Amino acid sequence: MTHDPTPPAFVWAQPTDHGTTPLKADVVVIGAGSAGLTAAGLAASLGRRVILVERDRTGGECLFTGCVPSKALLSLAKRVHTARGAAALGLDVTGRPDWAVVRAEVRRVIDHFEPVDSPQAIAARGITVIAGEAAFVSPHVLEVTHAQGTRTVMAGEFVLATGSEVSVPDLEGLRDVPFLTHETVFDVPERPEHLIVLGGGPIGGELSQAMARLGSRVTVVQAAERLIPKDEPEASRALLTALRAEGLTVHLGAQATRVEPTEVGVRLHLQGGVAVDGTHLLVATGKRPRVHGLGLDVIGAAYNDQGLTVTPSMQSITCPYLWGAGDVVGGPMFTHGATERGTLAGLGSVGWLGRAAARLRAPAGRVALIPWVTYTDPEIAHWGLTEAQAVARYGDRVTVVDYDFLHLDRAVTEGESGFVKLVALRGMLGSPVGLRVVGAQVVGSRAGELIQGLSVSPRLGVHPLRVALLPVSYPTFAEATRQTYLGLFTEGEHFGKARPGRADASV
Ligand SMILES: Cc1cc2nc3c(=O)[nH]c(=O)nc-3n(C[C@H](O)[C@H](O)[C@H](O)COP(=O)(O)OP(=O)(O)OC[C@H]3O[C@@H](n4cnc5c(N)ncnc54)[C@H](O)[C@@H]3O)c2cc1C
Ligand SMILES: NC(=O)c1ccc[n+]([C@@H]2O[C@H](COP(=O)([O-])OP(=O)(O)OC[C@H]3O[C@@H](n4cnc5c(N)ncnc54)[C@H](O)[C@@H]3O)[C@@H](O)[C@H]2O)c1
Repeated sequence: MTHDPTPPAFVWAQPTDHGTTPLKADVVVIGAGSAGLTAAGLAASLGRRVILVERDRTGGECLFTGCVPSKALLSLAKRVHTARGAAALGLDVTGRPDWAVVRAEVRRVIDHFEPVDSPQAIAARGITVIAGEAAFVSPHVLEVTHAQGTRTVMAGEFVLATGSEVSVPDLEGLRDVPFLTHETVFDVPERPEHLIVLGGGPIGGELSQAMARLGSRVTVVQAAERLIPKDEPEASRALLTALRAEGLTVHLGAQATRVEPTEVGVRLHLQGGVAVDGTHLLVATGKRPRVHGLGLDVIGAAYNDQGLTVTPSMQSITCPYLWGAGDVVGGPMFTHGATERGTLAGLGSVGWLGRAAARLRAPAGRVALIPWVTYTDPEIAHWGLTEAQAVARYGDRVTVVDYDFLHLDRAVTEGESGFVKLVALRGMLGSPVGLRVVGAQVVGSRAGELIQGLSVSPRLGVHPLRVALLPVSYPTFAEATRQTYLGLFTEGEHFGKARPGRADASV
């Protein structure tokens, strides 16, 4: 999976022209990841002349170093884990998978998608693709720097979709040891014998479990008191239990103080005198928007450590011809959030009608209203407010339904455990009038599929009673949605049980 760092020709799929004439377009998009590709494709399909500038590979993080390789790795890891679990059926599966095969398989999955986002495919959509590093040099003017030269690019509107970069902690000694990030971990030539994972968020959670199942010894060092702390505490506990049961060592509330090289790898010192020796160190301590070195000050575009500052429809609050899309505007960083923001930015960049459409769409598309999924085993999915957040905001109006997969026939037949937690606001005088769902958490098999149905009612403004009364095929996991919603209205053996929201639900 080694990535050839040589960038492709200056202008792809164009008669190569290294002249000095500025290139002109209606819309210039900077960054060809999920957000930039969406914005560029939309603007081009609406008849605009679009230039897309990319300094590395078209396709972005999701394809090469994010969702795609991580989900491929997790899938391979699950296959290995399931095979080992067959001992209970009398089958004897031992050993570690061939690392070269694992890497090749991950590469095969990337290769499957790569042509869709290739420069040739983008050019076929009528977009001019330019290779190089873009930075604003004056209003409406970009300079694109490439090994073959520098080119000026001008346009009426610009979309900034430069993504995010790993937030490397200021840890003594870290710059002096080799360490992995999500940009390099999928390229490791040998299986890490003992991988130390610094950070217990979605990247740390997913990759630590995948690597352990694929034969590495793994130690997770998490600064927060729990794993994946943006999810409900019950979800964090379920993940912790699963990881420890699979033999991973997990340090919670652990402050790394120093790291040093050793003969075989690295030694990570933790506060309290504990030291962890590993062969490899993976830094997964968060990501921050990529806003520096882009000349944003030159064009007066406001930004801070949280990203480019934009309106809900993704227009820069201080530079009217600049639109932001994807991780660079901060907030939750997900591919579906990047494409949603890319849609808004693409619409906004095409003129007043597009701007009006973006404003109309913005509230429904707010990234805060989009569910997220952590693809560990158990799978963990979340939408909206946690119980503690809801109680802090709405007090004793909060009611919570807890539903256990023990009541879900399909889960029982498949030997799967899990649960749903639905956070809602009571209706007036305990009636269904005004009752609404404000959050949901699922842990267990198909959590990522279930969260979609569980969040449809509040996202589309459909009353929860309509979801509760909708017949669902038997026996499916989707029955969990109906049975949890029924718990809001009635008590039954197979329904979720409603209880008042708890202020201390954050622990
Ligand atoms: C390990 C991992 C797993 C993940 N799994 C999931 C998942 O399962 N589901 C999910 O929804 N999200 C997942 N994510 C998050 C997801 O990958 C990102 O939110 C998404 O890819 C962001 O898209 P983007 O277009 O904003 O940025 P990117 O895809 O990073 O695109 C930005 C592009 O801009 C280019 N660029 C930067 N600066 C310049 C410049 N000056 N000039 C020209 N080009 C420039 C970069 O080279 C890059 O190609 C995962 C992330 C990681 C790291
Ligand atoms: N399935 C998915 O959708 C998916 C998967 C992976 C990543 N992502 C996205 O990518 C982004 C980055 O993921 P992430 O997990 O790196 O970020 P994160 O910010 O969600 O988690 C980082 C974790 O590292 C911990 N941490 C921070 N500094 C530390 C230190 N010095 N020592 C030990 N622990 C420390 C924090 O407590 C935090 O829980 C996130 O926005 C995430 O949503 C999404």
